[in-house]
Amino acid sequence: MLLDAPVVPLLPRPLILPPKKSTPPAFYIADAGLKGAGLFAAEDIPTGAVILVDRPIAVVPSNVNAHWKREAFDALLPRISQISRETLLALANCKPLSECPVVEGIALTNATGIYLSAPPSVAPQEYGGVFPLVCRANHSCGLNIAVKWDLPSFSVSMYALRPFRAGEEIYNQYIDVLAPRAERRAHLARYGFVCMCSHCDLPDEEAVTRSDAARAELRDWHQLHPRFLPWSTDMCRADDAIIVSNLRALALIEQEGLHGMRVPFIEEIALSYAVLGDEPRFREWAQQVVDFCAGQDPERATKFAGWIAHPRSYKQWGWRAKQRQLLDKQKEPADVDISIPW
Ligand SMILES: C[S@@+](CC[C@H](N)C(=O)[O-])C[C@H]1O[C@@H](n2cnc3c(N)ncnc32)[C@H](O)[C@@H]1O
Repeated sequence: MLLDAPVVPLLPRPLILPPKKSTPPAFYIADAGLKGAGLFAAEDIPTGAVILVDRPIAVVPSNVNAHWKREAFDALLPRISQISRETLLALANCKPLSECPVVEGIALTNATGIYLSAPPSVAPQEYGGVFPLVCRANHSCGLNIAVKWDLPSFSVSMYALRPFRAGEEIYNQYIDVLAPRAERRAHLARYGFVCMCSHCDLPDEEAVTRSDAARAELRDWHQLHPRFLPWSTDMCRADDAIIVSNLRALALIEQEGLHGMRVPFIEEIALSYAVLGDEPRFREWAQQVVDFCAGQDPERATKFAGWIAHPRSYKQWGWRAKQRQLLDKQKEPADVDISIPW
């Protein structure tokens, strides 16, 4: 490990716990054409499933000066086992030797952000983990997996954000995928490639403008669209304001392949139906939250599963339906409709 020396004694002990197992292996590594090697689904994988669990071969501190880093990289190879050395050296390197030595190039090509905290006094610090399996996933500007770091087991878990068919390539996300295509491409130049994923390789400028606009709208969503909490107690808003708005978000997410962004929108639709007291639709949408979060966010999945079992235990269950009935009873014939349609 290339851990900064002062941090090591502060790390919690015992640090290394057995990683969680994913059985049977749901992936394989194979040739991905011009992208080099890639990660592929070995079987059909459902949304929310753990695809793999991986431990770093090396951990690279960020924010150290280049001189220190180079010395540390030079010292790494003789200090790791032969199998780790072979695995590390087999990883991709997008940096020419004229720019930096091999191990540093491999770390710069592959390192993924992880957090190490050294209690009691040191706040979590960002490091780069070089992972033998996760690092084989190529980049796509669509989001079809999530990677979650777990410090106690010193491992990352990779989750499916949408169903995979056997043989389909599994992609990671190296950069902010809500940025416009030109910005994303400039960013990815640091990995030495022009992104030709299906979300970048578009037929014409019109398609690029449409995609950029969709991503910009998703990025600024909460400045542009109604929010769930104020809506839930504001009877001047249309009853379906959040549902209509979030269905639009889900359509944009589908269009751009940004599956990882779905949960908060699905969750708000489910809760909107709860506030409206619509039990069948609440169950349908809440079940989607449960399916999506079972692996990567079990707490949220359990909370929604509880509400599916007992919908009325949701504290605002049917609040708007009751208010609407009261308002209807008091309603005088009105000349104008004062509800705001957004
Ligand atoms: C972290 S590695 C990914 C695995 C790598 N393909 C391998 O053979 O081990 C990053 C490198 O993969 C290639 N790569 C990843 N995503 C790509 C994409 N969308 N288009 C082209 N090349 C890509 C680039 O060479 C990049 O520097």
